[in-house]
Amino acid sequence: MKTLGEFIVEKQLDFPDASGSLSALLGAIRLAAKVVNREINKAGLVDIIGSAGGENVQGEDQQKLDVYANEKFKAAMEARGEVCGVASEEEEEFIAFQGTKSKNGKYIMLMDPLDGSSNIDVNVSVGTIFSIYKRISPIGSEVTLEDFLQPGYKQIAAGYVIYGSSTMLVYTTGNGVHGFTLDPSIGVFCLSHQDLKMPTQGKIYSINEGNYIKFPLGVKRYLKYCQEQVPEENRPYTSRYIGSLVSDFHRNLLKGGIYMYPTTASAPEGKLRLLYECNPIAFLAEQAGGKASDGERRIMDIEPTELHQRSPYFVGSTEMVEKVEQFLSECDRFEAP
Ligand SMILES: O=P(O)(O)OC[C@H]1O[C@](O)(COP(=O)(O)O)[C@@H](O)[C@@H]1O
Ligand SMILES: [Mg+2]
Ligand SMILES: [Mg+2]
Repeated sequence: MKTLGEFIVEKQLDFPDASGSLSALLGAIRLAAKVVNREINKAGLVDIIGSAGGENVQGEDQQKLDVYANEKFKAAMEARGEVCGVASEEEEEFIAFQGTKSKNGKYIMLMDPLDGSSNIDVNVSVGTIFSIYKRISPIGSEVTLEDFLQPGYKQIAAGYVIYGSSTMLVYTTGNGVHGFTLDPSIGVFCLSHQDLKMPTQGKIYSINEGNYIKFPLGVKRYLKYCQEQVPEENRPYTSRYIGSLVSDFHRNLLKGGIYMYPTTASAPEGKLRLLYECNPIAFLAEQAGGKASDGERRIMDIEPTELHQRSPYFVGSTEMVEKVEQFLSECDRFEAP
């Protein structure tokens, strides 16, 4: 059995001139994940459920666990000193760490500290998503917004923690996707899913069909296609929607499938945030042989302009994402379904 710590060090050897700072950063994420996991596991017994009483920059009601996870991951990053700044779903502006070691940190991190907030109170699996870049600004200088507005293909590392029936940490540094399961009896993440590959075709689709009326025409046609009786093509597909991006993506990564959050009436730009939801999950998807787009463009090629910008999102098995892109490109969104 190999632990995450051992795996990180082993993989560092692949880079002869590595300084060890990325390994240390991943170690800090591992620690914060355990601390947040401990709190989630006893949610309902301690005062960690429900609203924190404030709103985040997205206008969403901040949950106590959103705030708790945000504080724990921020603190772990600042303490380790490899990261010079953090941007988070729960913070309007990016945070530039002021400590001497942090100021000389090579990396920046973007995060969704608690993904699937609507599921916290009902004991359904939630997650944490992280994305790591090399800073653009000179080492030792002030961190800038440009450090955070980098296109997804420049990510150095990305991953998520899923707090579910078991707790897992899944990440990539551009050399495949690897999954580690937390063994609660020893408090250690152990390698359980090495080199994950997403099936190129699956039979699961994940979308909030409650928004159907306002979906783009191409998406409506794709849903019809998914539900048609064509046994020789494994259709109809099965609908599964947990309502936590991390959990829906994780299932589709293992079994094959597609997650979609298109534009809707209440989300004309899409709902998911490009920098700390779409890009990190896209990096994982592509590293596992899958695909991620906004319906037309490769998500990781999009040049970001704002910290909290949103995007329509289609991610999963390559053939399924290409199919919905095809329907979207064929349709004038105002044509009848
Ligand atoms: O309730 P909806 O509109 O279907 O949205 C669910 C989606 O929104 C999210 O909860 C957004 O993430 P946060 O919970 O981090 O804000 C995704 O995890 C999920 O896939
Ligand atoms: Mg989220
Ligand atoms: Mg969140």
